[in-house]
Amino acid sequence: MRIDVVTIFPEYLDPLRQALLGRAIDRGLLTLDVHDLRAWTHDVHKAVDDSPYGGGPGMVMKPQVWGEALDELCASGTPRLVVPTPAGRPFTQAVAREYAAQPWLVFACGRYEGIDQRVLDDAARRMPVDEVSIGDYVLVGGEVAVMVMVEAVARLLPGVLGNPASAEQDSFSDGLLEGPSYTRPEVWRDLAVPDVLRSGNHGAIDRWRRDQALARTFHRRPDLLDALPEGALDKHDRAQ
Ligand SMILES: Nc1c(O)cccc1[N+](=O)[O-]
Repeated sequence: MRIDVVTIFPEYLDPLRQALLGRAIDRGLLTLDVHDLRAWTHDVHKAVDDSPYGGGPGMVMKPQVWGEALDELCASGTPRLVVPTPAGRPFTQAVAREYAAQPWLVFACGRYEGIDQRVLDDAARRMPVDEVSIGDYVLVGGEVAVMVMVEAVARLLPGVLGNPASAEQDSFSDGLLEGPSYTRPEVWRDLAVPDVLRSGNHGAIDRWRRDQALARTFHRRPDLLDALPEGALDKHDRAQ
């Protein structure tokens, strides 16, 4: 997978080159190129924004600069352009899986009040454009959202996780929240590990974990239960 990121703060994306993702990049499992949007400016101030038509607070990112950047970066093919924005569709594990199947993603990091809409409308003439949101809160720009999305996508790529089963068993993979986890010691500050987890009875362990996931999802994210496909809950699940 090829990933390009366009931003006015390239160094913001440096953490993506650390740890697991950094090793995956070093092993050639994905490529990550981060581009400074100001490289496509032509004025001494390297201006990337201007005041909004219709008035209002803040500034809007200029279409000319973005247009030149995307023309050059996307000249050799048809990537999916991903634009993090609070006005986007929710970024979920399902979307992460969708993106992990793409050969090439280009992320456009907006700042200020966002990117002139015509940039997205023009890009949509020649590539798929996706406006996505990582959550209903206000950030200063798209860079943090891109880091979230790149990590969620990259960990799904073959060979990135040491144990591929991890990706199948983590939260949301079966539509439910993950239940609690425990490790040694058996008792810590008078709190004991649930007996079933030390029983060696894997059927009972699997059942307990499923019940914990169902209970946690019911109490914290009942919306996820409503979104489960028909038949996802068996008779035992429904009896919980
Ligand atoms: N929420 C937000 C924002 O305020 C700015 C850029 C991107 C996002 N987002 O992806 O959720």
